[in-house]
Amino acid sequence: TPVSASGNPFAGRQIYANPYYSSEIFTSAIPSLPASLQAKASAVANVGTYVWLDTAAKVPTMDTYLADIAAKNAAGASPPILGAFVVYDLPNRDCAAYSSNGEYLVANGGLAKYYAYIDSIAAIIKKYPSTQINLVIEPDSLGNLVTNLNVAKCQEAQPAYESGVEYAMKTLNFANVAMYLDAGHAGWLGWSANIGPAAQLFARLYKAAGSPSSVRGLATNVANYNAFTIASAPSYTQGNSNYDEKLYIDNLAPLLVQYGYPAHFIVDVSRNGVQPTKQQAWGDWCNVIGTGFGVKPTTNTGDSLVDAFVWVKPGGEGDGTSDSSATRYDSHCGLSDALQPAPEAGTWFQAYFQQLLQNAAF
Ligand SMILES: O=[N+]([O-])c1ccc(O[C@@H]2O[C@H](CO)[C@@H](O[C@@H]3O[C@H](CO)[C@@H](O[C@@H]4O[C@H](CO)[C@@H](O)[C@H](O)[C@H]4O)[C@H](O)[C@H]3O)[C@H](O)[C@H]2O)cc1
Ligand SMILES: [Mg+2]
Repeated sequence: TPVSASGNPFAGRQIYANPYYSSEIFTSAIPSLPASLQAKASAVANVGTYVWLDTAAKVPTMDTYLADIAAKNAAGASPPILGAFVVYDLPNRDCAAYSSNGEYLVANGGLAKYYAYIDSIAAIIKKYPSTQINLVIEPDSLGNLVTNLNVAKCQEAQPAYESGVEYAMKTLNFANVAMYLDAGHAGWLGWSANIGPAAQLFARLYKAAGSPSSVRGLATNVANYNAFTIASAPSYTQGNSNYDEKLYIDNLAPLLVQYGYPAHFIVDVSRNGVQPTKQQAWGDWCNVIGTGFGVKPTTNTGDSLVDAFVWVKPGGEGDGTSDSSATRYDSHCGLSDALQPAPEAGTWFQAYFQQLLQNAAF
């Protein structure tokens, strides 16, 4: 699986449009959409999005999808198809919030279970040596270690997040894999107080893992809404000179070079089609109102540091429940800039999908 001369693992390939997302659209969405949006919805079903492996029980689907990709490629798919997955099951997951708390807890043997989860992913990857597999590693995890060690669940999670991410980098290090660690977004790690410590953390863990060759870089804006470029700083970015993802990336890259981490990026543009957003505060992350699908995935990013614009968060899957009596209720999902009522994180949110369609950038 020759990776292009530039080393960009997206170049000369297309991202797998996984059947799970398209079935959500065809079974849940299209029947209850106005006719005027149905064609656009079926077009979205053909867009390659990341498959979130958010429970150990979902890992076998990776085998199913990779088998389908390998068959399509053997049948002459052009350009060849790559698989895109999110590794997302650390113990004390989403430690500073509630919406996406996962199945494993540090206090309940979670790190050992996480190692087994990573091993199960590696066993599947080994079956498909000629398929390109691009991974986003653990959204929000390292970001929380930079800014939220004051939160008890994050404090408790710190050694497990570090060991878990290190183990993932070492164990998923195959020639046909490209890993991008999650690096939050401009409004999180882009603040001057955070950007240096973030770069140092990425580099420290990368080196501790033995500088694995399949670690390609960082993913930014996962499940967030920032512009890649915007002409003038939106009001909610006040105080942060890195007011869009390009500024964040262009200012983070030299720090990564300084500390010794590969300075290549992908940016999640799945929900950044409307700028500026209607966020009341930049830290509002849950089901933000007024958003739209961003540009469709492409390697035509205009920035040599950025391998691709991608759709990591599948638009239409919620960020968190607005039911204040739910175990995983997070108050961010009850804010005035959060679309309500909203279902549990990761489940189909029809009204949100319709919002994204109506405001799409295409
Ligand atoms: O001007 N100043 O002087 C000054 C000083 C200090 C400042 O502090 C900064 O303020 C920022 C907010 O502006 C904070 O950023 C927010 O941090 C949250 C986590 O705590 C993130 O939430 C996650 O979002 C994920 C999806 O992205 C969800 O999947 C996940 O569940 C969810 O937990 C928000 O995105 C992110 O925007 C920074 O930490 C904080 O350091 C700021 C200014
Ligand atoms: Mg989230």
